[in-house]
Amino acid sequence: MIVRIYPSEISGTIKAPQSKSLAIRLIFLSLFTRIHLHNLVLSEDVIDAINSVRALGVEVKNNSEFIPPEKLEIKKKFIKLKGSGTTLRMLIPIVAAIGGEVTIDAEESLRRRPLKRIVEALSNYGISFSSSSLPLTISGKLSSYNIKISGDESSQYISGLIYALHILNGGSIEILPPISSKSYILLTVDLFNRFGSNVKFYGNKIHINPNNLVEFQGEVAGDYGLASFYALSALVSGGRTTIVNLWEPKEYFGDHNIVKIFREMGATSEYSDGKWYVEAKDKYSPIKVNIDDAPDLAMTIAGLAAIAEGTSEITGIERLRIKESDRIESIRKVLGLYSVGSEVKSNSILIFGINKRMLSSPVTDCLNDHRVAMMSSALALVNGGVITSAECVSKSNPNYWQDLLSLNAKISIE
Ligand SMILES: O=C(O)C1=C[C@@H](OP(=O)(O)O)[C@@H](O)[C@H](O)C1
Ligand SMILES: C=C(OP(=O)(O)O)C(=O)O
Repeated sequence: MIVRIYPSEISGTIKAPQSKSLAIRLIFLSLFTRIHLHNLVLSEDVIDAINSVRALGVEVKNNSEFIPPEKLEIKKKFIKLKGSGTTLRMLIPIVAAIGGEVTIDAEESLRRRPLKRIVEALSNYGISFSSSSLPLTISGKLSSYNIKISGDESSQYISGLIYALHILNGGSIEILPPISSKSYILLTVDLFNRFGSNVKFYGNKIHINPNNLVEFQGEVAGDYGLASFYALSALVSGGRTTIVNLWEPKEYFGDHNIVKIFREMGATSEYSDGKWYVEAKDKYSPIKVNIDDAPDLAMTIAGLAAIAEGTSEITGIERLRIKESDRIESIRKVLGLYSVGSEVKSNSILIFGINKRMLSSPVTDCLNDHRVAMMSSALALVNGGVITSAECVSKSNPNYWQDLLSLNAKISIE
């Protein structure tokens, strides 16, 4: 798919894209309780999660009702995923807790992503792995309820271990610091507690004392990270938008902090009562921000930094190299295509903002990374641009291009 973008000003109200992080977590909760998701958006990552729970015996009706099995067991010996890191990295400890043998594989971009820390951790507790990246076969059954794991690679393992220890009726996790992407661990802890469990996260320890989980019926809440590209589009294009269906920002640093970050950069950016309102200004200030707790924000922040008056610095970026693409390189590449300079230091990237009139109108390939297409499409609203392989947005938000159209972006889709 090729999307051509013409100079346009974003305006209007839009519903925030459903959070795939929440959707995947809710789908995995159907290992324990009935989950009925209304109007579930079938992004590729969500489909990966659905296929995973099916392989573990969950009954799935109309891709919306998820009914737990009488007894959790591995029903399929081979699980093929597409590209969801969250699904894969949560599935591995879950499979280890159920016990048995399963082979997992996925498409190329997920095959390239590391699994080192979970392989290393679970190998200490009775689990064998045929390899430390996909495709791999896992066999055995988790032999301890107190798990130690390094927190420096991905939080997704720790979210998965919280599920695993619910399967085993309780236990603890010790995270060897640093604790990366902490906001996503908090999301998992919060969700289990809201469903009636008892999960405590103090310092670097998580204690799990499971209770029966309540059932759920409803729609998956909106996602700040995915919504942030609509906000970015409004800010770079001189427009405004209201994004609805978002939850009250939490006190910890997470994707919701983008509301504040855009405000600190000089935009009008306010949250009130489920709605996030942004309005463009003539000038934006550069920012210095550490994104390690919420790494998916890097590309959105880089997008506004591209037209800020001065040099921005995004720190805590090391792990961006192990996302769908090497996102340090991808950010540099997209910025370069629009004639914006950048420099990578050991754990940070400097972005030298330019006057937006000077942005080029390039062709960007999505590099197999949905967020590359989203970042580039926002910048293209200024002087135009083309995105190739534009269907890559379906990993997280298949409605992305239609949503931009409904926000008055002038785009053609071929
Ligand atoms: O748990 C989650 O839903 C996610 C955790 C983060 O990954 P890491 O913990 O690997 O940084 C984030 O980048 C990803 O998009 C979603
Ligand atoms: C990194 C991402 O997702 P995942 O790790 O789940 O593939 C993302 O959506 O940017």
